[in-house]
Amino acid sequence: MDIAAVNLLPYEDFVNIFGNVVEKCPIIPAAVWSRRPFVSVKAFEAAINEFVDALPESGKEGILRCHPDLAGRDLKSGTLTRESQEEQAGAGMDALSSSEAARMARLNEEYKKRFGFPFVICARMNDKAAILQQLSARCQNELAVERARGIEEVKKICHLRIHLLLSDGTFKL
Ligand SMILES: NC(=O)N[C@H]1NC(=O)NC1=O
Repeated sequence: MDIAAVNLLPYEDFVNIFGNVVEKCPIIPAAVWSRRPFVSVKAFEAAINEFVDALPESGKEGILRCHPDLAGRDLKSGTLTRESQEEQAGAGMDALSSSEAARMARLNEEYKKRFGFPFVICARMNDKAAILQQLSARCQNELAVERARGIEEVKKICHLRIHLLLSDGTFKL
């Protein structure tokens, strides 16, 4: 599917297809639908990023709170979204040793207690070692730095999800 086909989608289809490009936040594609026509995929992504950037800090934290923990409860119970399941498995989150799993769980809890939202990182751009290293290092940041950092990661995840949706032929029109 190319951007011309995207621009022709009625909003119901648009939200069905792109509803999870930002994890569990279908309101974002639902809102940017009214910004069509997009001149390019890049412009589509820019519209999403502008919507996110215009949110108050509480809204940005809300987006972060819609993300499941890495190697957390949802992964164990099989209740991750399809996208998140693939991303987490790709980074080896479903195959941690027991000591790695314990470290991840401890650091995730420490992070959430400090900031009030979960640690978010683009799993497709990192491996297990890098994720653990980042989680440990980012626990030391200030709240405002970490909120911005988490949102930058959300944008990377969104970028890859959009490109996957447009390239994998699932939504040929
Ligand atoms: N917490 C967190 O980073 N979650 C995620 N990251 C990612 O790439 N997919 C996710 O579900």
